[in-house]
Amino acid sequence: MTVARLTDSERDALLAELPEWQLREDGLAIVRTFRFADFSEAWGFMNRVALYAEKADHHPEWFNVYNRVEVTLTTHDADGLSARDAAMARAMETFL
Ligand SMILES: C[C@H](O)[C@H](O)[C@H]1CNC2=NC(N)=NC(=O)C2=N1
Repeated sequence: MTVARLTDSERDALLAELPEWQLREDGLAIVRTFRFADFSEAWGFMNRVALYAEKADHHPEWFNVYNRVEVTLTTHDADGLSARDAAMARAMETFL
């Protein structure tokens, strides 16, 4: 399925709205590292995100070590950033 990519101005507005997130060097993804008190807190967050991901049919790329969760959001079906990544990043902020 093809999904529309964000325009440059939509992408810039998203980055302004979400200061904790950074554009990956290739411009095709946004990234953020979350740090929690311990593994249990990190895992709880990942659980909330996982439930959202299944409902939205949109899935994060992530890497977890103990209390750290490194997240990359991109839309494979768009070969870059889409509104789905924006929605997921906003949702993650509410799951903290
Ligand atoms: C078949 C299924 O709907 C697609 O593969 C979905 C699943 N989750 C996805 N997640 C992400 N991040 N990008 C996608 O393009 C994507 N596509």
